Amino acid sequence: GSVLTHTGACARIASNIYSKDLTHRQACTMANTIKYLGQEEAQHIDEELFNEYSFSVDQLMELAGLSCATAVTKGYPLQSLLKSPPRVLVICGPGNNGGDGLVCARHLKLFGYEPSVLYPKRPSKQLFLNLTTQCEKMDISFLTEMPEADVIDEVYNLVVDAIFGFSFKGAVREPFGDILSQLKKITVPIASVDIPSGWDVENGCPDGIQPDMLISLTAPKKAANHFKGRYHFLGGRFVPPALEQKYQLNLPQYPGTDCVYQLKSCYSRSVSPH
Ligand SMILES: NC(=O)C1=CN([C@@H]2O[C@H](COP(=O)(O)OP(=O)(O)OC[C@H]3O[C@@H](n4cnc5c(N)ncnc54)[C@H](O)[C@@H]3O)[C@@H](O)[C@H]2O)[C@@H](O)CC1
Ligand SMILES: [K+]
Repeated sequence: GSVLTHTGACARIASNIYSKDLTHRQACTMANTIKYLGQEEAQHIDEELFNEYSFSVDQLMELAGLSCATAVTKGYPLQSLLKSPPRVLVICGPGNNGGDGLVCARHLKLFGYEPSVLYPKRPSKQLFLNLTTQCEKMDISFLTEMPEADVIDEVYNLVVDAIFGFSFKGAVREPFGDILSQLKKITVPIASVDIPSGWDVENGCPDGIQPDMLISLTAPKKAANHFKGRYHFLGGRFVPPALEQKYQLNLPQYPGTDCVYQLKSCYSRSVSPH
């Protein structure tokens, strides 16, 4: 068929065009395809952004969350939503992925949506307290418990999954096991921030949630190879060129001043995002 995964595209380039000794990374570079990161590599880039490049978490989280809200407006424009008011359920986890979700909720509100947030495990760090206050001050409601799947389908237009990102490991601990099992039953679309929650960061999860949208931040993680939904966006337009070079990320050119790039190359025979 015409559908080619990122890995498939790079493998084809390695085997058809160049010698079979090419590494996946070299093949990606030659094909100008975006590199898909492993868990450790994603964590190294993260550390480098903060320690070497002196970014603060707040800064990057703001851009990441803005990218997610922007991607939602592109995949699910207000005028396309079936339910009024335009309610969106944003589920936030205990780490920085959850922080991205809080920022995303705030921007969604500014964009005219009606987000509600479920934030069951709140870290005590000032950063997260601030993000929570900002949402509350914008009249974003916080739910006290996870709604059942049929209630979600009835009330909300979509769910933003900001539960786990690239630091997820091992078996899912509660209350997130219950939350994910409800999300497996819903029929409204799920937009996952960075990684579909509960998926292994590199190998995915065949019986996990199946988001309709994935917003990869900084660069896609290997799990994105298993993403079957309709919309794959790249967001987090903050990577300094020297860092991009060092890790051979081969990021595409974001259009104009956009903060998201729709990755089509992963799903078509055209492997060049440039
Ligand atoms: N590096 C980057 O470029 C940026 C990353 N950001 C976000 O930060 C995310 C990574 O954040 P973190 O490193 O804080 O980690 P995560 O948000 O991925 O998750 C870590 C949290 O989940 C918990 N957890 C891990 N495995 C679990 C399991 N099996 N069951 C239950 N709980 C579990 C951990 O205890 C920890 O509280 C990225 O995916 C992205 O969304 C953005 O905020 C900003 C820029
Ligand atoms: K997620």
